[in-house]
Amino acid sequence: MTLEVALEKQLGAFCFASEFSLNCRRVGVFGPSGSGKSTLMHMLAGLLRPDRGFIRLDGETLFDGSSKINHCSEKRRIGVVFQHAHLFPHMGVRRNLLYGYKRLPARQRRIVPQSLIEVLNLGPLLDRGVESLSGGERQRVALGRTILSCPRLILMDEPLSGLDEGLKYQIIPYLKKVFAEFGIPFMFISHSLNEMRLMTEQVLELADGRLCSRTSPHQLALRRMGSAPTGYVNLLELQDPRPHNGLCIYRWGTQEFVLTADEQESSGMFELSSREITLFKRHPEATSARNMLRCRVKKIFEAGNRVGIELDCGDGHLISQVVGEAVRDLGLEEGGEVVAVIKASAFRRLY
Ligand SMILES: Nc1ncnc2c1ncn2[C@@H]1O[C@H](COP(=O)(O)OP(=O)(O)OP(=O)(O)O)[C@@H](O)[C@H]1O
Repeated sequence: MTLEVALEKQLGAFCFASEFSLNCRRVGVFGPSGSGKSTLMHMLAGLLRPDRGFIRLDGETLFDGSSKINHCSEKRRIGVVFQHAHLFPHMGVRRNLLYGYKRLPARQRRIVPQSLIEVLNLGPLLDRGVESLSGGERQRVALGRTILSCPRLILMDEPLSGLDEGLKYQIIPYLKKVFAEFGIPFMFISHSLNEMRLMTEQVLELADGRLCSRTSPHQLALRRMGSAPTGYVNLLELQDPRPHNGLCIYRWGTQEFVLTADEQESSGMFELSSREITLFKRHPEATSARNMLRCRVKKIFEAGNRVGIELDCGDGHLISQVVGEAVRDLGLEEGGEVVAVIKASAFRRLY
């Protein structure tokens, strides 16, 4: 997807004025409340008319203030998924799902409904009324309905923020699978750094209606590490669990981690805070922590009033944080060896 945007819009005292061009499929829009994220989405979708500027999607002009082009939202073929699924209450799940699809000209029907139903696991819900669905199920139906209308771009305005923590992370694998399978580009608004990192490859950061940075989600997380109470969150895909003395061993590349057993005991995505990784100069003789990894210090960097340490663990990288005094006491230097010690209880399953 190529998206070229230069837009201005005055809303009361708030002024949106940003321009950017993108050439990637998974874009995040990040910024504090009131920074203009929804305003941008509404202008892209054709729900709010900009005062000036242009929007070009894959070379086609959707809006141009100077030449008075302003395609209506249907003609733009941009799908929108909102925070709360707006399903038609008088229709069942099946009719909701196929609503946009049935109205498409045959040549635009690129997605086979049955394959989408399988990816989103909607089969068991098809004959249900929408009132009986949980928040997560409603969001899956709303997403499915939008995807079946075969848009050129999908805008998601905080699609997970109406869901509780557990449910939110259950939806992410569906989202990832569906976008990988059907290859539709998307823009994803969220306040959550974890969501940005799990979903997107590039992030536009807004502040006060201006684009203040354009970065990778990993760099954004590193930059905010010093001010975040959780430090940096390492996201680890752990696989092939096997029980071990009341604990559970997971594979991380060629390394292994011992975790406290959880109900699920299946491969999945886990978070590990940079604060939970203790560094030792040499292998400790005895410790209650179950994980000791020999690593190389790749990078030492400032992170607020702490120091961030990027560790090269062979197959993957971890970020740890220490205080400045520890860097001196341990004699930490880039290229040097350290042992990272992590408790079995420090890992938290996301999904
Ligand atoms: N119709 C309007 N009239 C006046 N001000 C408006 C109008 N619509 C939005 N605003 C203001 O524009 C600013 C940007 O709003 P917007 O909804 O785009 O922010 P946001 O970044 O999406 O915030 P949030 O994360 O809270 O959803 C806010 O200060 C909002 O109050």
